[in-house]
Amino acid sequence: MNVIVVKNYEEVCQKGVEFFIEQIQKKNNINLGLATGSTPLGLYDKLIEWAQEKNADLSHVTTFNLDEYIGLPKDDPNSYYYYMKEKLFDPLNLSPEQTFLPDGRATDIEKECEAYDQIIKDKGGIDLQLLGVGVNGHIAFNEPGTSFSSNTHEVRLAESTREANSRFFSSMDEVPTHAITMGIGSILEAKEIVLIANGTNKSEAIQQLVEGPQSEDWPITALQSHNHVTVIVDEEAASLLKK
Ligand SMILES: O=P(O)(O)OC[C@H]1O[C@](O)(CO)[C@@H](O)[C@@H]1O
Repeated sequence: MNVIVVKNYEEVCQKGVEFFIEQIQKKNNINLGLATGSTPLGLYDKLIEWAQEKNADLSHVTTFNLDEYIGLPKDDPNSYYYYMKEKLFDPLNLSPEQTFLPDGRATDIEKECEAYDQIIKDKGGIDLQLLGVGVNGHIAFNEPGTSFSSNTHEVRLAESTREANSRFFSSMDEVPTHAITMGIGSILEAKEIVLIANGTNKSEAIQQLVEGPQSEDWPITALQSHNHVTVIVDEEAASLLKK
């Protein structure tokens, strides 16, 4: 595992975006795995800045998101579809044919999960996966206790995750209780993974990832089994690491 410690959030995003730009430029076809939450926003802004400045052709890029709330319509400002469209897909002019998210309004959720894994496989798998991490070590919506071999599946969100994400909703009652998430097994199939984190509230998760034992109590530690992971953190998120 390659651990890069930088000064602050700005540098986390700068370092992170360099991985994406390099791969986008290098490959004829590239499948990117994308994340939501607050952490990726700075990286997305830098990617947009680069694409607009260079007038980059992104017709060879396909994206797959990690997760989506169950029950929110696509036009709900809190759906991850809406977030991605507003924050990245529209500014990059990526078409609906290039961008995939699980459908949280599917009538048969189990079938939707299977279909999502299948489409990723059919398109050749994820080349570069972006990850953030929850305070409790969750990756995507894989909460503590999730099997490291899990495929895309429905989850009941931990109350701590609902609370953390309630900042985006007008009340706690509005925060969905369930979501579809790519499983840890599906995430580990990505050829390369870049995880970004900043702030002291992520320091324990980062410590578990870098120095802890592998345990389902900390989903992030599943990444220890992957041989092409880069962790980019600011000084605060790295503050519990041995010097
Ligand atoms: O980047 P944030 O907002 O701290 O979120 C951290 C994690 O929480 C989630 O948004 C899910 O709650 C993940 O997708 C993300 O990696």
